[in-house]
Amino acid sequence: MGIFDKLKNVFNKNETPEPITETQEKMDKGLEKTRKTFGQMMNELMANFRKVDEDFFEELEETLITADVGFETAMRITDELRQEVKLQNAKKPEEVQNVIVEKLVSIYEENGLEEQNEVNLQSEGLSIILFVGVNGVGKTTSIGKLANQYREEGKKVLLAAADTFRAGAIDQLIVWGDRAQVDVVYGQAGGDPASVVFDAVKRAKDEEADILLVDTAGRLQNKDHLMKELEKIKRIIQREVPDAPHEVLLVVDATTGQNAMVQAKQFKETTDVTGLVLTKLDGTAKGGMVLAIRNELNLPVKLVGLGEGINDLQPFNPSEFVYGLFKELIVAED
Ligand SMILES: Nc1nc2c(ncn2[C@@H]2O[C@H](COP(=O)(O)OP(=O)(O)OP(=O)(O)O)[C@@H](O)[C@H]2O)c(=O)[nH]1
Repeated sequence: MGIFDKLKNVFNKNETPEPITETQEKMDKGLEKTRKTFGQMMNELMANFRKVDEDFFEELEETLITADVGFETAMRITDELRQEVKLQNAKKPEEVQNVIVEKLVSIYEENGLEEQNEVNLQSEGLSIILFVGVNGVGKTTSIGKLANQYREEGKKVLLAAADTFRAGAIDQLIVWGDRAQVDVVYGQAGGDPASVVFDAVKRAKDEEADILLVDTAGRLQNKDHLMKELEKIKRIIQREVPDAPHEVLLVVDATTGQNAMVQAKQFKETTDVTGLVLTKLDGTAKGGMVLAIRNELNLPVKLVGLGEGINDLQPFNPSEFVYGLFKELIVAED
């Protein structure tokens, strides 16, 4: 069953809705700002038009762009919708509403991205995850939250403070290590990040840790330097664990909207990013950008930050996301 069918079931008055899980509730709450803005824009659009004509489609395209779904995505949705509306012979905006949601949702099911949502952990042996991203996006916080989750699941977790560029970054990771009750391997500020990673991998192997989370410095101003530093870190890791790193997660701040897109594009060119952590989704109305990331960068969002608390990092689940985003837009069918 596709996501849209599942959603339709939830909204169909004749069916008993499935109970909402705790994670769903969090996603739902975290998306409140986006939903309000997006829903309001859509409602205004629907109210302003009596019939579905070219003006309607142009206005819809603009509404989608304003909702940060990205230019290409907005164009594509509108084009596909024109065809679909013709096929279904829908004439009134209310009839088109569900078709719009259906189109938006179908983007998630493309390219098999839905299957890649989970963080890739080894079933046996050490899993190594590299975190990249510019300062201030919530990298350290996300590492701390994730470490806590894995520790609570009974895994042995170790952190590596390989962002040696700023002394503050090391201290901050140590604070999060304390909070999450996991050990942190660190060196001197200004020291060689690769040597911290070397020590951390060695210790993780010696202590038979399950997961090593590596915080790296993200200085996009100097792409060449960044690329070399990350390559060196990877080489060190692969000498000890040949199939690692198992993930390279790029952390971006959702509140920065299109700027986060630009960062994601640049990092994708610089290193083999395998997935995204989208932070501060709770603090923005720009949640629509998840669609832009998926459609335009072809990168799976693996984790989303929905608040500052230690339990506010969640796996990204497309149907929960869509439920949270569009629940007020979906018209229940009798
Ligand atoms: N509301 C909200 N705030 C968040 C979230 N994730 C992180 N933050 C806040 O964002 C701020 C920056 O987070 P940091 O973890 O310090 O950012 P960073 O990328 O590690 O920054 P550097 O250590 O400078 O590289 C902190 O105040 C966090 O509490 C989130 O999902 N929601």
